[in-house]
Amino acid sequence: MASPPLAHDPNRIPAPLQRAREHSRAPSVRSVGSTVDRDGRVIEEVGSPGESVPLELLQSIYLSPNSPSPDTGSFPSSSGMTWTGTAHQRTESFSSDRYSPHNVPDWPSAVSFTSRTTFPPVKKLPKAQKRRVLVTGGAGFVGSHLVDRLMFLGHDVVVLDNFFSGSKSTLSHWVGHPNFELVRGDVVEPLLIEVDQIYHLACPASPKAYQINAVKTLKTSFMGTLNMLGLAKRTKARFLLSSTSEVYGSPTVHPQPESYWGNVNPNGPRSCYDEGKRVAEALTYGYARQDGVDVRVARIFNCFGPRMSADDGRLVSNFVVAALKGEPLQVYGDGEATRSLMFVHDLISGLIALMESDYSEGPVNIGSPDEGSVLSWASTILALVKDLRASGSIPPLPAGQKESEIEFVPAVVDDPPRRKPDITLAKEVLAWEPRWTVMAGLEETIRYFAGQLAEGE
Ligand SMILES: O=c1ccn([C@@H]2O[C@H](COP(=O)(O)OP(=O)(O)O[C@H]3OC[C@@H](O)[C@H](O)[C@H]3O)[C@@H](O)[C@H]2O)c(=O)[nH]1
Repeated sequence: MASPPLAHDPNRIPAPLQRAREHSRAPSVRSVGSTVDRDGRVIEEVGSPGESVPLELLQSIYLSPNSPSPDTGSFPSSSGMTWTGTAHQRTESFSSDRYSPHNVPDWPSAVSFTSRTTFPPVKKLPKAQKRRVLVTGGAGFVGSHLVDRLMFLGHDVVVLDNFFSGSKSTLSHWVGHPNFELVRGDVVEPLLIEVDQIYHLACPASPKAYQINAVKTLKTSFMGTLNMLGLAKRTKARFLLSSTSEVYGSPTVHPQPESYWGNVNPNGPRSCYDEGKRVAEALTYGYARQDGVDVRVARIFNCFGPRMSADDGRLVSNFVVAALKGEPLQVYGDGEATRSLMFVHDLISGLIALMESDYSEGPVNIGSPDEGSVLSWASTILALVKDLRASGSIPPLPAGQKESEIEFVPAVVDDPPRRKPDITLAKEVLAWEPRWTVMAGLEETIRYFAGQLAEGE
């Protein structure tokens, strides 16, 4: 009798990888600067027309976070947009050599930081088009990418973050820029500022993080949303809530349209997040109906990309980091649960499109239809990391270290067995759909984490 597999064969090319390879066969997604989209077109810009930003600019920040281009000492500029170039600069008053770790022999693991002397170029907007935008949770994984995009587009951005799951290093490249302000604070306290738009993202999103302090997660979802809606009401700002596919719980309808009311356990370990976001949605539409607040609600499905923290706990970061370190990829349960993975640049384009759209009637799913089992994603990531190593795009495994294997560990409680968004509404009302293949997004993410690990992060 065949026993259940304990380790998955990493040499077998899994179906999603096969499909993605067939899809974007021609130019290799591995050659830097030639990332191709689902239609085989090279991705040079991200975002909708009029709101787009060169990919190279975004990459210059997250793929080499502490320095401008090593060749030129400056940031890439774009031919298609009016950038202020190096208009905003600050200078260093000391040489970083003085602080080189070599000069402190007693501190073998010392690290010296160099602050930027040049800010990334941002678009110059006429005053009438320049918005004052508040991003709560702007130092988090998704928030920081949204801030980058809004900054590049030329807006004034205020970030409110308590750094529970966010990190100052995700935004250090903007600190000191005249269009940017970073406020350490918690959304559970009221904030008195003047703004035109509020992207309300603040809340830990990884199951590992949001379960650490369930009551705090609920408080953040309820009181944080209440406070930010109060701010929107007072300032007449447009308000966007980042909700989640978790409002559908363990869905009995597949794929999930916005009209599905969900199947959530109200008192399980995930309920602090699921019910927190459900009450946040209820509050949002309460303020819209009662007080005329102009609201948008995005239901975000599984998203991944650079700047997830290595210990974030979610599928992609866990599997990528394990594969890079040669450690086992731990699959919870039998690995048959499905998830549909969306790359972060697509999410940001969707959030901005929703904020700018006239559609305020109800929530909009922002997610990718690329559904695969957890086990198949683990195999895909393992195979891709191997491929990238073989091509020299990322460092090889240290000599003598074995490739990772897949390991099955006990299932987690209330893990939704399947998830896939119905994105008909987003296509109709936002003209939005994901552009990135999962493979291209995974490659970008693997390159990011390989860089982080090489820097000892
Ligand atoms: O190391 C891991 C991590 C995750 N998994 C599995 O992979 C699947 C995805 O897990 P994740 O932790 O990435 O995310 P989940 O889908 O459970 O929750 C997510 O849903 C949508 C978003 O709003 C949030 O980002 C998050 O709550 C689950 O079935 C999980 O059990 C593993 O098998 N191993």
